[in-house]
Amino acid sequence: MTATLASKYNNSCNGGAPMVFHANSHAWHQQCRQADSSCHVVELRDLPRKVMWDLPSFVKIVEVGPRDGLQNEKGNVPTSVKIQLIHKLVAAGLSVVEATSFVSPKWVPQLADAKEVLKGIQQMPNVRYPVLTPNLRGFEAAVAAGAKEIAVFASASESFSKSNINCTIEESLVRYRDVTAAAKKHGLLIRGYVSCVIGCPVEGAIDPSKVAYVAKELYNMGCSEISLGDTIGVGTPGSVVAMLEAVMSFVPVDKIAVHFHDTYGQALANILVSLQMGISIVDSSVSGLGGCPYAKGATGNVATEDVVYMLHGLGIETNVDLNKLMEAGNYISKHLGRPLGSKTAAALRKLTT
Ligand SMILES: CC(C)(COP(=O)([O-])OP(=O)([O-])OC[C@H]1O[C@@H](n2cnc3c(N)ncnc32)[C@H](O)[C@@H]1OP(=O)([O-])[O-])[C@@H](O)C(=O)NCCC(=O)NCCSC(=O)C[C@@](C)(O)CC(=O)[O-]
Repeated sequence: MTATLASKYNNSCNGGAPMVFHANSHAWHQQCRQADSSCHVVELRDLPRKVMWDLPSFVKIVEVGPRDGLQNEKGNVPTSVKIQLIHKLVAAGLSVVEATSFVSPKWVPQLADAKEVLKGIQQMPNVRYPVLTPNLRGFEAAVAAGAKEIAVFASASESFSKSNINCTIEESLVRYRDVTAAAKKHGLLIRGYVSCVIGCPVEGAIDPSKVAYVAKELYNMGCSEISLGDTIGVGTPGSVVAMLEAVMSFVPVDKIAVHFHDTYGQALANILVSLQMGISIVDSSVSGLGGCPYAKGATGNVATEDVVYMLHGLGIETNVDLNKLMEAGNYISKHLGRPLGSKTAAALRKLTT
């Protein structure tokens, strides 16, 4: 990406000035540190509180590798491998594992075995296995295969909406009102995604107000969790704070999840700043699998192993066993014939071999 294009995303809304957090007012302000000398005066004894202010004690990880990861694979991944992967992820302690998508096999042939995957997994109590459903047809197929939770996926970018689900944002919202109404009738949980929350491969930077609008619509139609996807991974903590602030005006913070792709190596920093803003649900993908077939340049999601390593380092509980998680990452990486996509897993492997 050229410097010009990079600066298009690294916006920002505040003329490049850093976001400054005022612990006392619990509010985020965009202002220039140079202009406010009080911001320089940070008592050393206050530093831990200021830096780690109000981090959650528990973070729920939503593992999206079997869906977001495997939807992007060129080679065919056998159904049995997908099922084994899901079982291993659950055995590692993950309580939400997105299993597959009931989308058109013409659009995403990698997940054409959605029914077999969902029927093939041994669903454990207290574990959620959401599946993506782009329309009523997908919803009905998902329910018939035993889905108890579905996810609808809209976009904050018109161009991406067109290329990903072949309709405008408004058309998608109309469609999702039908899907969510049907899901509520069946007593299913509903997750709502908003893609391109920071930038779009075609349109460049996306205004936070557009993200907030789509998030609000999905929330109002009954999505119990709104996952905000930085689909092409261009966000930095600066742009993420502005986007979250806009969404938090309409969606309660405990209903918001963050979903970062790590294209620019910013995902962990973006997660940390999200936690500082009160978010406690994080999507990630084992071994950093992922990308979107309809978002040019999008690379993998942030690796679950790296997220868990960071969270445990911060003293935050996840209920995830890092060793077992790395076994799952090793399993799928071996199957795909590629190196481990998690820095944590690669580093720990070096130490033990
Ligand atoms: C939405 C459609 C279906 C519209 O696709 P379309 O071509 O506009 O719809 P259509 O109604 O004309 O259907 C085309 C064909 O697909 C069939 N069809 C139609 N619906 C289904 C269905 N549910 N299941 C199975 N088959 C279906 C339908 O029957 C027909 O078959 P034909 O008559 O030609 O043989 C299509 O665009 C689609 O499936 N898109 C999904 C693309 C996708 O999965 N992208 C990746 C998702 S990742 C993402 O969005 C980002 C996220 C969530 O990860 C977060 C982030 O990182 O930002």
